[in-house]
Amino acid sequence: MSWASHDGHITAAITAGGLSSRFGSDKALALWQGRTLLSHVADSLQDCPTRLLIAPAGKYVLSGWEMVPDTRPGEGPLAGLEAALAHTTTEWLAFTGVDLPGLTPYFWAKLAQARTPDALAVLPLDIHGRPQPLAGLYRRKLLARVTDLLEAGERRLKLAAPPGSSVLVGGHSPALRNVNTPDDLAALLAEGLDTGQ
Ligand SMILES: Nc1nc2c(ncn2[C@@H]2O[C@H](COP(=O)(O)OP(=O)(O)OP(=O)(O)O)[C@@H](O)[C@H]2O)c(=O)[nH]1
Ligand SMILES: [Mg+2]
Repeated sequence: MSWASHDGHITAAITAGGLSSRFGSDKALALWQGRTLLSHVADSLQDCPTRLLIAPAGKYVLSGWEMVPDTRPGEGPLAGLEAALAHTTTEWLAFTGVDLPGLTPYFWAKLAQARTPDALAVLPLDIHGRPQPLAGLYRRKLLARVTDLLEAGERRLKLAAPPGSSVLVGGHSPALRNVNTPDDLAALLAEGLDTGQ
């Protein structure tokens, strides 16, 4: 049994409605190891029976992924999370962005294993020991909280997970390499990447 179907299915969502303004061209389609960053991320979540791509209609073609438009276009990844949670029918959502190409099924399995009955979110710790909210598991019942945050004018994704109800998982920072600029990608290409598995 795969990580995504143990203890009830997990729905996958990639939020992909950004403008890549720092990167200068659509970073989802940038190449690393011969494939787009988006396809690396998508492959890490291939075990999830339902897979959602939160992006404007027609922006990407990704086989096996359901296109879900933003409810608040251009309002950032917190709004992407809202759209994803609203389309999720399973208890848990695996949520991420287009620009973390080091993610693997092993990474997601470790987050899934860390869930507790009371947890509302499971987030990995980055290289600085901070929770990375762009590669986490979120419980569906967080939808109301996320909507309240957005309605209050909040746009920070890190506020989606309530600190007291979040499980934090260390040991996976190499999988969290984030590509925001052409220099980030150049560094990745130069270094290679060891994600542990
Ligand atoms: N659905 C959706 N996703 C978004 C939106 N804005 C950003 N994202 C996604 O959120 C993730 C992380 O965002 P950023 O790293 O800031 O990406 P970005 O906004 O495209 O890049 P910058 O313009 O350089 O900030 C990426 O996967 C983006 O595609 C949005 O308005 N809607
Ligand atoms: Mg942005």
